[in-house]
Amino acid sequence: MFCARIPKSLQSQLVWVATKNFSTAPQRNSKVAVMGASGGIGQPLSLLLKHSQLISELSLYDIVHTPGVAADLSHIETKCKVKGYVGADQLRDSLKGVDVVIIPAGVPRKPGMTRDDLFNTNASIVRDLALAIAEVCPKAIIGIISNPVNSTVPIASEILKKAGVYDPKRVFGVSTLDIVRANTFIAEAKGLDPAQVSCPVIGGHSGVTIIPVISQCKPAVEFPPEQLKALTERIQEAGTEVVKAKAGAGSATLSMAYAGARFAFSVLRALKGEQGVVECAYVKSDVTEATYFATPIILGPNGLEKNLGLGKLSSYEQELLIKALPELKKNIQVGEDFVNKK
Ligand SMILES: NC(=O)c1ccc[n+]([C@@H]2O[C@H](COP(=O)([O-])OP(=O)(O)OC[C@H]3O[C@@H](n4cnc5c(N)ncnc54)[C@H](O)[C@@H]3O)[C@@H](O)[C@H]2O)c1
Ligand SMILES: O=C(O)C[C@H](O)C(=O)O
Repeated sequence: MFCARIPKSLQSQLVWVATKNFSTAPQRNSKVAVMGASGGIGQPLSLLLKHSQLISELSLYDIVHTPGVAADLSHIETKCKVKGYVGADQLRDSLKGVDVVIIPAGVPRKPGMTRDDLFNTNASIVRDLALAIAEVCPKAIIGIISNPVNSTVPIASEILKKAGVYDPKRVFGVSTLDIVRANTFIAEAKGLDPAQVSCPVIGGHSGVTIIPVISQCKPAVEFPPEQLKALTERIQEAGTEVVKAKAGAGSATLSMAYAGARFAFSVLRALKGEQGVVECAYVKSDVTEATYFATPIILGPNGLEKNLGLGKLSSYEQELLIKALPELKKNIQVGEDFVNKK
C-alpha cells in the first residue's frame, strides 16, 4: 500500500526495511560519493541512498562530522557499505573508485538572500571539489546541488575543461526539486495523485529562470490564465517559500534529499543499462542561446544520452523563456569568469 503511493522512479530503488527482502536484491555495483554529507541535505540524502539496491558503497565526505554520520548509517541493515571521510586531507581518498558524485556541499540561504548571494562561499567549494574529482575520478557522473546551480555547474565544467577531462554528458545540475514541486502543486490544484503527475521544468534553478512547462504535463491539465500565472510563480518561488518558513534555519533539505535521491537513482538505473530513463536536468546545451539549460534528457550508461529539447511551448511559456534567458546567461558568465578570469 505504501509503495503504491511512491513515484515509480523511487519505488524500484528503495528497499524498505520492513520487508527485509535484501537477500533477493540484485548485485550492487556502483560506488556513490556524497560531498557535504553531514549537512541538512547530505544526511537524509545519504540515508535514502543507503537503502538503494543499486549502490554497493557510499562514500561520505564533509569538512565536519562524517565519521559520526557514517557510523550511524552503517548500522542500517542494508548491504551497501558506508565510509566517512572528513577534512581536506581525506578529500581525494573519498573519491577513489567512485562512479557517481552528488554535491550538496555549501551554505544555504537565509530569509532575504538570493541564491546568487551564496556565490562567494559556494563557488570556491564547488571549484575545489571539481578539482579533486578531475584528479581522482574524472569519469564519474557529477550531480551538483550546491547553489547557485546556474553558476556552479559552469564552474565545475570549466575546472574539468582546464584539467582536460571534461565530458559534458557527465555533469548535471540537479533541478529535480523543481519538477517534484511542480508535480505536487499541480496535483494539489487538480485533486490528482502527485505520484501520477509528470510536469517538465526547464531553464535554470532560480526565480525567473525556472520555467514550468505545464502545457506538457502528463496527465494534461488546464488552468485559467490567472491561476496558471499564480501556479507558475509558486513553482518559481517555492525555494523561497521554504526559506521563509524555516526562518533562518536554512532552505529545503528533506524535499531536496528526496529529489537528489530520485535523480541519483535515475542515473544509476541508466548506468546499469535500463533504457529510456528520463529526468529534467541542467546540462551543457545548444537548445537555446544559454550554453547551459535544463530540459528533459534521456540518461544512459555514459550519462546524458539524448537531450529531448524544449518540445512545444505555449505562448505563455515562450514569454517565460524570453524572460529567463538574459538572467541565465548572466549567471553562466559569472560562473565561467570565476574560473577563467583570475
Ligand atoms: N539544487 C537544489 O534544488 C537545492 C535545493 C536545496 C538546497 N540547495 C543548496 O544545497 C546546498 C547545501 O544545503 P544544506 O541545506 O544541506 O546546507 P547545510 O549547511 O546544512 O550543509 C552543507 C554541508 O556542506 C558542508 N561543507 C561546507 N564546505 C564544504 C567543503 N568544502 N567540502 C565539503 N563539504 C562542505 C558543511 O560542513 C555542511 O555539512 C546549499 O548551497 C543550498 O542552497 C540546492
Ligand atoms: O531556495 C533555496 O535557496 C534552496 C533551493 O535552491 C530550493 O529551491 O529549495
